[in-house]
Amino acid sequence: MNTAQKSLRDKPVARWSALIIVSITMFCGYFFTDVMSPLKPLLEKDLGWTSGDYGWFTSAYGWFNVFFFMLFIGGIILDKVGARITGLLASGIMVIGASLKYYAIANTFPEGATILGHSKQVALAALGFAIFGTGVEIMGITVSKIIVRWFKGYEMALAMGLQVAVARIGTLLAMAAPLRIVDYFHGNIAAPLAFCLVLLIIGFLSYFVYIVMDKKLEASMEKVEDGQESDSEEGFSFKDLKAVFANRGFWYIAILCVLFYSSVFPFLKYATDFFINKFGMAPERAGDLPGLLPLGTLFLTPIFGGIYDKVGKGATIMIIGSILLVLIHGLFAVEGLTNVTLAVILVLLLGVALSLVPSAMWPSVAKIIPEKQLGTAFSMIFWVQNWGLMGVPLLIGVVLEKFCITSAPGAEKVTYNYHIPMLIFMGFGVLSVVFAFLLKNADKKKGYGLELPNMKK
Ligand SMILES: C[C@H](N)C(=O)N[C@@H](CCCCN)C(=O)O
Repeated sequence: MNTAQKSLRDKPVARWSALIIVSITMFCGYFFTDVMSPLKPLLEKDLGWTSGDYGWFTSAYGWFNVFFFMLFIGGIILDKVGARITGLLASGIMVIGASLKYYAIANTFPEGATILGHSKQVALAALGFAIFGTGVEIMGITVSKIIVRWFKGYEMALAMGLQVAVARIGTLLAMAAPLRIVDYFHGNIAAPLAFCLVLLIIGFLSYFVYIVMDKKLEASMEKVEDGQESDSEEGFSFKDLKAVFANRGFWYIAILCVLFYSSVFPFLKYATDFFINKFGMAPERAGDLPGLLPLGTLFLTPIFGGIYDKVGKGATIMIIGSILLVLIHGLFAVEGLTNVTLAVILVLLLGVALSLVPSAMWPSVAKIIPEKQLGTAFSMIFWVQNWGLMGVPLLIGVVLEKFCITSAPGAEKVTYNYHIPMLIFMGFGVLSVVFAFLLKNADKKKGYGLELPNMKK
């Protein structure tokens, strides 16, 4: 290709700059997603929440996505009007939801005021989280499509891996920072939310820079491709939706996605509490341990993404990651294994699993589904995944409250035995292995190319 034929995406500086900008927005979103996780014991002690309240509130992340089909609607909007408007809308929704959640936690409400059987505070925080969850998930599919747009035929898996790695820094901060921020602000439990809200506003503003770049990309593509790229910009149609649904590979990857993430992200919501209860860690330090999980993924996700780009073996990578998950949760479930060093090793290994599967899973979607249906496909996969992100934290909260309390009734501090929740997480791991094998088998039959490299020679 000569210089005159180059579009903006062919310039490495341009495509990596675009990646940096959208990664910042997602980083802020991931920080806010998990910022309450290390605060679970404090919510119970200071604000009188129960594990059931916490599970219900945490599950709110997926409410609108699942029941109001917001991801589906977001995917249609994305394919119809493009990433510029969709991304702006999504990051705006994130800010609105986060503000409501902050308001709920920062204020006290009259005792006895309830909504849907939960205290007004829990209900408002949940509503805010539900709105935020819609924004951050639509942003997620938007960013996925943006990466494909800029990186297809280039370092696509590496770029997706790096974006996820930057997002994981947000998760890492969400694990390690909140209790320290609360301490710094003399026990103010809403302070970490305020800090995060400011970051979200920065993320929202940075998206405007991306909009400018995207406009330039479009102009350069129009000049170069003379209509060729229009295939990717045809927009949503019900024919596309039917085609996505009829694709067996799509279903395997969507089911693997919900199973795999159901045993990782909901685990993170309870991890601090788990390490306090099972490994006897001091509450102020217990958030550091789950913080190790995203730390490992920072480096490994792009490395595994790079391997997939150059060597291939995407389906095999997903099988290995799923098997790891079973071993880790299986060991966490064993009663009596309370050695902190072992916990550190298992968390690091969970980080390896959380690097292996996503680094291969997301770029594989682009191999199974044509580019013009990608917005729809990503949104449907996220929709299936959100059932798990919504249902599993709720399930764990209810199981903890009903079957796992080990302290005497009325005790000042409630303690839990996490054996059953860990077995539940392990069960999801086992099913992930089954679906990873089914995907590999389908790849052999249908020739998606999941075991082949992503990069053009
Ligand atoms: C939670 C969100 N729906 C999700 O699945 N995030 C993935 C990354 C998705 C990237 C798609 N290009 C994650 O592993 O955090």
